[in-house]
Amino acid sequence: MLIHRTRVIQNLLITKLLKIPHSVTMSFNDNRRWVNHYAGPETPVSTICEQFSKFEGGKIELSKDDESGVAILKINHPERRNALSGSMMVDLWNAVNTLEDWKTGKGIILHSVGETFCSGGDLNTVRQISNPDDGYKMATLMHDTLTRLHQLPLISVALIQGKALGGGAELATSCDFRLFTEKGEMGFVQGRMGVVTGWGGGTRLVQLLGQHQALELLLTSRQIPASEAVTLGLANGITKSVELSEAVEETKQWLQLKLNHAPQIVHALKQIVATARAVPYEESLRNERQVFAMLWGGDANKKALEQNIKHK
Ligand SMILES: CCCC(=O)SCCNC(=O)CCNC(=O)[C@H](O)C(C)(C)COP(=O)(O)OP(=O)(O)OC[C@H]1O[C@@H](n2cnc3c(N)ncnc32)[C@H](O)[C@@H]1OP(=O)(O)O
Repeated sequence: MLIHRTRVIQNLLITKLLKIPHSVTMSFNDNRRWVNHYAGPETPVSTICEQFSKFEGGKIELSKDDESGVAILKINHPERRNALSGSMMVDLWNAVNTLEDWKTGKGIILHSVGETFCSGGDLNTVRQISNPDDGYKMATLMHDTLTRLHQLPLISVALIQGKALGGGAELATSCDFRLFTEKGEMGFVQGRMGVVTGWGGGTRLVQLLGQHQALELLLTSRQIPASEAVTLGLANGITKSVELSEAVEETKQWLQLKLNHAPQIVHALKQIVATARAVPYEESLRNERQVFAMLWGGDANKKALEQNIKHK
């Protein structure tokens, strides 16, 4: 009790002495290390959207093709090298809301225009929200959006046709797959900018590559070319085409090969994988048997049994 009280007083004094804003707490944690952590208010995402839609510039455009079941999410802000402004973060949040309701869809291609995939947060927006409270709001909005994009029952692929830097690299990790053109590069440059990953990319990078590779890429901020991205498992392939419209077509064909099953099977398989990467083992198994039971003996299953299919 006495130790706890001493620690609270110690923490208060340190916070005051170092003139740290009230929403940032410095404390001595149980591993006996000083840690800085945010302890400010939680803001509803809809309120953050209202605030962030005022930081204008560029667009994120969504188009859904019901015939193929593939939607295109296009990052369109070439004059700022496809950096995400506040209003584009809100566009993306709205696009994910729409995709969550797309029952007949199967896939998504995320790509951008011009020669850069995405140069991260729009520095014009960033300069206007450069304090812990607004930083926490941006991270809250982007965590909500990119987690839901990652967990959609649709199969997503990002086409990296140029540099994906900082938040741009984080955005790319929220897709199930990444295809690079020969000019594609990915760099977690946040450390060089005096920050860390703010859009959930640190967590997803550990899931994708394991802690050692993730730590190495985050610590060095080095830019990974296409060939190395494949070796590391960050990219799932390199397109033959470098030209953007041809690379988008190639990505569509690459994705279509994975979307031959009926939408409910694609959705169910994605749900199993998305759940497995997000929850503990036993919980994931429970989800898997629940998803399985819904399809077992269903119309598609009965039809397949009647056809006496041989998998030769
Ligand atoms: C949690 C998220 C945290 C983050 O995202 S941290 C990472 C922030 N991103 C950056 O620091 C990227 C900085 N930019 C660059 O390194 C280079 O501009 C980049 C992307 C390699 C492109 O190089 P180049 O093709 O040679 O083009 P350039 O440098 O002449 O830029 C053309 C115009 O675009 C602008 N621009 C580039 N990246 C931007 C950004 N992130 N936000 C706002 N504006 C950006 C750049 O200022 C320039 O504008 P202007 O034509 O001089 O008015």
